[in-house]
Amino acid sequence: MAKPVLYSYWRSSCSWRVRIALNLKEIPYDIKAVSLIKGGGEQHCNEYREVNPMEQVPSLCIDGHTLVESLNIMHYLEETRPNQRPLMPQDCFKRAKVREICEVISSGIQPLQNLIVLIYVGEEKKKEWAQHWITRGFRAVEKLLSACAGKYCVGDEITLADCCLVPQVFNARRFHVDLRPFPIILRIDRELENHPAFRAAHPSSQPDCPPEVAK
Ligand SMILES: O=C(O)/C=C\C(=O)CC(=O)CC(=O)O
Repeated sequence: MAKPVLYSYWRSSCSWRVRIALNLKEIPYDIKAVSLIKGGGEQHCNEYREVNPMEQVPSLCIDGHTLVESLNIMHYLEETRPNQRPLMPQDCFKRAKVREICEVISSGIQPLQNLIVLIYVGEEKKKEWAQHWITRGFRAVEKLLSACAGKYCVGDEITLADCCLVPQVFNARRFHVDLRPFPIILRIDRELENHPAFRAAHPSSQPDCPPEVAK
């Protein structure tokens, strides 16, 4: 079977979620970089629209299939490779808590910082806009975590919720959100920042990261 190919953009938090999951599960993959900014965005070209009709990253070619939408991709990886470092708990209630945090971030927070949304909001208002929605969403995430977090988002094992949280914290910092009201979020982010799977997935470690940004 061909090596999986991830269509990814270095700074896209949704691509980053999938990179973390692939790394944690130790699934080797190649990256095809899709620049969201070059020439108005390579995600809008005809060739890529065939891969992903939403004209977004990520997309993953794996097991002879092409899949889109980051959470869907992560659940596919989990269902097809349940024993390679499980990223969902066994317990049904804990599974629901993982999905809850994933949903709040992936549906309730992140889409509001998508490039198409920020372009629509406009250069002048985009920082305030992003701060507003991330702060509102993080209030909910912090409250949910106060009931289910252990060392990580849900208990003491890394789950898909952590794959969603860390990139969203990066986005929050990018828009200069005041994170002091969110001590649990900050603690979990700190816990994971040096984890090898998270480090390797970081924007600054990506092949398409501009050299002036890469550390
Ligand atoms: O400014 C750019 O370089 C272009 C697009 C992105 O980074 C993507 C996002 O910020 C949305 C996201 O993934 O949360």
